[in-house]
Amino acid sequence: MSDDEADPELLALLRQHLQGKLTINEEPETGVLEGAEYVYDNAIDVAIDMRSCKNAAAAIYSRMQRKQYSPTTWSDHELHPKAAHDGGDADRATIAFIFTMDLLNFSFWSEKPDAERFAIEYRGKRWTGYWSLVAALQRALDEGIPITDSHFWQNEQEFTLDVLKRVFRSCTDEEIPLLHERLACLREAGRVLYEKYQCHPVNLIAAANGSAAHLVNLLARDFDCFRDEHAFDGRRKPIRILKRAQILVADLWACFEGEGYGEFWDIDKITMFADYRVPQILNSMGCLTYCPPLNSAIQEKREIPSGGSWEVQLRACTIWCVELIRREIVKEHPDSHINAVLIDFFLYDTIKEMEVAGQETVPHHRTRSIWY
Ligand SMILES: Nc1nc2c(c(CN[C@H]3C=C[C@H](O)[C@@H]3O)cn2[C@@H]2O[C@H](COP(=O)(O)O)[C@@H](O)[C@H]2O)c(=O)[nH]1
Repeated sequence: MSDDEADPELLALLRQHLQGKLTINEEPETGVLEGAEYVYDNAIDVAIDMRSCKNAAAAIYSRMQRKQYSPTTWSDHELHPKAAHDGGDADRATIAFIFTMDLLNFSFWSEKPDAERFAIEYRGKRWTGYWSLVAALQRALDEGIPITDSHFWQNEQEFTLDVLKRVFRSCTDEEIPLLHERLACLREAGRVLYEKYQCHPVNLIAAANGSAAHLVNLLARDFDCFRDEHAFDGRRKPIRILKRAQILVADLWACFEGEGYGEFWDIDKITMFADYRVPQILNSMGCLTYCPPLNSAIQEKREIPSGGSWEVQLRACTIWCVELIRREIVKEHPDSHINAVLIDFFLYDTIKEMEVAGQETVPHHRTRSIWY
C-alpha cells in the first residue's frame, strides 16, 4: 500500500464513529491535574522544592507504612459514619450524611484564641474545625433534625436560617463562619437533587457508572456550589480545583472501602484536596515555598483573596506538589497502593496532630470562601 493510501480498517472505524455506531471509550478526565501543572509552570509567587519533596516522600511512605494507613483509617475516626456494606437503608443514610458533610466542608478557621473560637459540644467533647461540622451533623440527627434529607433542605417553612443556627450552635460566642452561604448550598443542592437525581445522592453515584472522574464532573456540572474553578493568568480555560467534589468522592471511597457505593475503577485520578491545611504542612516541610510578600502575608495571618493569583498558585501548586510526592513514592515502591487520596488524608491528619501537640511551625493561609 503506497503512503498516500489510508488504511482501509482505519477508514471503516472512522466511518462507524461518524455514523455514531462506535463510541470510542473516552475515559472521563477532571482536568484538575492538567490545570495544576499549567499553574505550576507559570507560577512566580509559589515554588516547589524537589529535594524536599523527595525527602517528604520517603518520610510520608515510612510513616504511612508504620501506621498501616489505608481507606479503613477513615472509619476509625469516632465521628465518621460506618458503612453497613449491604446497600440498604443504613448505607443510603451514610451516603446522605457524607454528601451533606462535603456540601458544607469549608472554612472553619478562626482568628479567635482556642477557648473563644467556634466549637460544637457533642458526646462530652468540644469539637473545632472540620470535626465541628461532623459533630454538628451527628448532633442534629440525634436531636431529630433531618439535616441530611434533601426534601428538608427545600422546605423553607420548616428549614429556616434559625434551624441551621441551631444545628451549628456553638458552645462559645463565635458563630460558624459563612452560615448564610451554608444555607444557600443546602437549598441549591436540594433543588438540583429534586430536578435531576430523584432527591437522593445515591442516584448521583449511580449516574457516575463507577467512575470517580465522571462523578466529580457531574458534581461540577450540576451544582454551582461544587464548581470550584478559577481564572488564572488570562488563560482561556478556568483552572479546575474541585476540592469538595473530589473529597466527596474520596470520602465515599474510604467509607465504603472501595466496595459497593465506594467502588470507583479510576479512584487514582482523584488529586489531593486543595484546602488550607495541606499547604501548611508542605510549607513546613520545605516542599512548597512562597515569594517574600506572600510569605509575609501568611506569617502575619492577613487574609488572602479567594480567586486571586496568589491563592490559585498556592492551591494549584499544592495539588502538583502532592502529585510529585506520589510519583516519587510509586517510583521507589511500585507495589504500594498509595494514591493522592491516602497521601492527602495522611497529611491532613498529621498537621492536625501537630496542631493538637502545639507543634505547628508555620501558620496556614487565611482565605474565606465556600470552596475549602
Ligand atoms: N486536604 C484535606 N482537607 C481536609 C481534610 C479534612 C478531613 N478529612 C478527614 C477524612 C479523612 C481524613 O483522614 C480526615 O480525617 C478536612 N479538610 C479541610 O481542611 C480544612 C479544615 O481544617 P481544620 O479547620 O483545621 O479542621 C477545611 O478546608 C476542610 O475542608 C482532608 O482529609 N484533606
